[in-house]
Amino acid sequence: MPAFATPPVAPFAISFDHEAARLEPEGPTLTRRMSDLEGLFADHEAWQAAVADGDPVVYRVQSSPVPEVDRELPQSITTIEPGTTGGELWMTKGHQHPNHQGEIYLGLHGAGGLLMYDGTRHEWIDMAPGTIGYIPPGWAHRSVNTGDEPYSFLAVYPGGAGHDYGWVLEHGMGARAYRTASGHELRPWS
Ligand SMILES: O=P(O)(O)OC[C@H]1O[C@H](O)[C@H](O)[C@@H](O)[C@@H]1O
Repeated sequence: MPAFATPPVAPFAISFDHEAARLEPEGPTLTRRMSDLEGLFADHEAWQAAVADGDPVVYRVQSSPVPEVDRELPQSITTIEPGTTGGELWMTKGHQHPNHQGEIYLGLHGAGGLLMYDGTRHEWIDMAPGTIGYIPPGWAHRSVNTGDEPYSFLAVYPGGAGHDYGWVLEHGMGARAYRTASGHELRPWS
C-alpha cells in the first residue's frame, strides 16, 4: 500500500498520466463508497437503498506521496463516477478548510461542477478538461459529476489546510445539483 513521504521531502519529479488520470509515484488512494456519504444526499431513503444495493464506489482520490502537513503542497486526482441518488448528482462529501486556505482544481476528464459555499452565498463553476477552478480561503467546496462518464480533476492544496466535514453537515452547501432532462440544475438547499 503506497504511503505518504515523511518530511523533509526531497525534490522529486511527479509523472502526470493525463489519460489514466494518475500520479506516479503514488501515495495513498482514498475510496469513498455510498455508505461514506451518510447525511449528504437530500433523499435519505434513496441513499439507504443505494447502500443496500451494493454500496457502490462514488469516488476515489489518488494522491502523490507529498504529505498533508503544514508548508507542504500535496496534490491528488479525484475521480467521481457518474450517477444520481434521488435525482441528486453524485458528488464528493465536501469540506471546509478549518485553517482557511485556498486550493486549485484542474479539470481532466468528463464534465463536472465545483460548488462552493461561504456560509452565506454559493457559487458554481462548470468544470471541463482544462478548466482551473479557484477555491478562495473560507469557501467550503464540493465537486459534482454532471456527465455520463467519470469526472476527474487534479487538486493542489496547502498541506496544513485540513478537512472539516462537520462544517458541511452543520451549514450545508447552499445548493444541490440535480440531473434534468437537458443536463443539470442547481436547486436551493433542502
Ligand atoms: O475530501 P472530500 O470532500 O471527500 O473531497 C475529495 C478530495 O477532493 C480534493 O481532491 C481535495 O483536494 C482532497 O483533499 C479531497 O479529499
